[in-house]
Amino acid sequence: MIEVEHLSVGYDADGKKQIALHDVSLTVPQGTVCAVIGPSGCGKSTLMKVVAGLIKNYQGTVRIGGRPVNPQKMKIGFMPQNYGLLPWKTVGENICLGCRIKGEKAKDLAARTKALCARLGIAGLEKRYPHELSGGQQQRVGLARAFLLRPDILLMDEPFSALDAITREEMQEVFLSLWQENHITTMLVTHYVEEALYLGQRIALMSANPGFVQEIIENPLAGNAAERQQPEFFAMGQSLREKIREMGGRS
Ligand SMILES: Nc1ncnc2c1ncn2[C@@H]1O[C@H](COP(=O)(O)OP(=O)(O)OP(=O)(O)O)[C@@H](O)[C@H]1O
Repeated sequence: MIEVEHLSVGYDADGKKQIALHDVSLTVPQGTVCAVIGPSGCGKSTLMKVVAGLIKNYQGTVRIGGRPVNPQKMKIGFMPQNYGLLPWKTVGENICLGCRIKGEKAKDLAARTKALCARLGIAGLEKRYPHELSGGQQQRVGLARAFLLRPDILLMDEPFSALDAITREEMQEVFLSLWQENHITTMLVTHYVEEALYLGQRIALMSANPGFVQEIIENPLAGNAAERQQPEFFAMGQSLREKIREMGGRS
């Protein structure tokens, strides 16, 4: 479970303090996906970086499984906006990176890596470097790395945003099928309303300037492909879009 209570974060910019998040409270129950959606600049990435333990200077409380965030002791799978692949490491090395940092041996990871690559459609690319892959393939490598780690929590910052609509839907399916095996507690930032509705059992709607959680929406439609074509899904999407527009954002 991820618990964020009264979180405020400011940046020093242009010689003054700029507040990025103000009094944000949000809980992601164990084994669920929470989609975070809101206008550009409302602090979604900042929130992810705090939960990932990358930003330490904040006010409020952030806990993972009831304990303060500690990336050294916890397994935190983080897929940042640019997928976080190291350009000087091969695909295979990138996939194993998180596990290797946690002390797992390369030979113990081989079979699982191979199975994940096959599952994600990137088998045979293990010896290439990230710049030799398409954007979609890089995202698959990022997903493989995140799931190989078997993390305590998974944080994904706009994981499918650079993809065309068809590939994005394919990747959402791949993510869901992997997620359904492990039910990793996941926080997923997106600016696609349909993605939030399809993947998030809970949707946190954020508003900007400074960012705070405007509304938490429980979403019974998540994870069910058949629901995607139902009038209820469209109606909920329409309502979410309306709310985001009212806050001055685009969706
Ligand atoms: N390192 C930084 N220094 C100063 N200000 C920053 C820094 N990082 C982010 N900000 C500011 O904090 C606010 C929140 O940024 P953040 O990237 O968290 O928003 P976001 O919701 O993820 O945006 P987007 O949807 O465009 O990716 C913005 O006003 C941004 O300009």
